[in-house]
Amino acid sequence: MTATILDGKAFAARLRQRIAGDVERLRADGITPGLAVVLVGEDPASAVYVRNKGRQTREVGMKSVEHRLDAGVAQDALLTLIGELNADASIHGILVQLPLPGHIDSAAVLDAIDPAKDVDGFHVLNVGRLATGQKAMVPCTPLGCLMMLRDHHGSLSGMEAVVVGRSNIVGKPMAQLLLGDDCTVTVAHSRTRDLTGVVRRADIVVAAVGRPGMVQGDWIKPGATVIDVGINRVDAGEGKTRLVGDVDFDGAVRVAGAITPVPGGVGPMTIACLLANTLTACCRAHGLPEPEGLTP
Ligand SMILES: Nc1nc2c(c(=O)[nH]1)N[C@@H](CN(C=O)c1ccc(C(=O)N[C@@H](CCC(=O)O)C(=O)O)cc1)CN2
Repeated sequence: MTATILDGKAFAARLRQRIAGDVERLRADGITPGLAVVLVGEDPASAVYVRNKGRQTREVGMKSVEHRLDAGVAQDALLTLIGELNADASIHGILVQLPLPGHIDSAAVLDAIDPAKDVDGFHVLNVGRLATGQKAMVPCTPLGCLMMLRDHHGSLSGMEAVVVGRSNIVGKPMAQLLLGDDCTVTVAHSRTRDLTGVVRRADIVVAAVGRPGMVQGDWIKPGATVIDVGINRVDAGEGKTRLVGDVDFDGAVRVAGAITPVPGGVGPMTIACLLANTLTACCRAHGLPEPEGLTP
């Protein structure tokens, strides 16, 4: 068996096109959704993500604002900037790129963002709302995974899902979203006993541990759907590097029913869902109907 490849790049392109149509209609009514992205420091990967976020925001017709702060910036200065963005009516979404330098209390910064503008869904109020099944801003990567799973399967009801990884950004919100779609959900992690056996019983495996190739092909139940959230840069020899996921793709593709590649799987959906959340936040701010299909 060779798995169906779930093409996140193409899915994200379609989603951006649809968002661009919605933005065009809003702009005709005098409303331009605005997204502010804050980057602290010079982490090269973060700089690329922020650049791509700005470009894609402009491409769908939204207003894009970027704030680049020195790695040594004082936490108070960052909080002041967030306060200004909270008060700016032309900004509907605020995102602080992670990770932040060690001297900054990330939770304090994320919780300073107006929950209505928290397009990352990391504010504790949005975390609580998602966990209790209320209307929330939902973290972009898990939202993208859910969209791809629903697109492939239709209903996820009754499926056995295993999320490997318990981060606040992916693992925990992913588990909440799958629960919301009536899956039976297990959150596994590096200390899980018999991890192989736990993964083997899953109809849906979401791997988000940040360890290259950790989930082996023979851990996968034949026909299962595998969503690989890992983005690991590894040595490819001759001074080059390449991106690999948390799943051993070559092994898993022979067993799974469907699988996301790395690159070109979940990654592109992260930024597309950021744009989706910004559009949703803008509509909510203006008391307009929610755009369909962009929230769980
Ligand atoms: N505030 C946030 N910080 C971070 C988030 C986040 O959602 N919010 N997620 C990640 C990084 N990230 C977005 O910020 C992100 C990661 C990967 C991709 C992506 O498109 N990946 C491509 C490959 C890109 C490459 O060649 O390097 C792919 O998988 O095909 C987009 C966004 C951590 N920080």
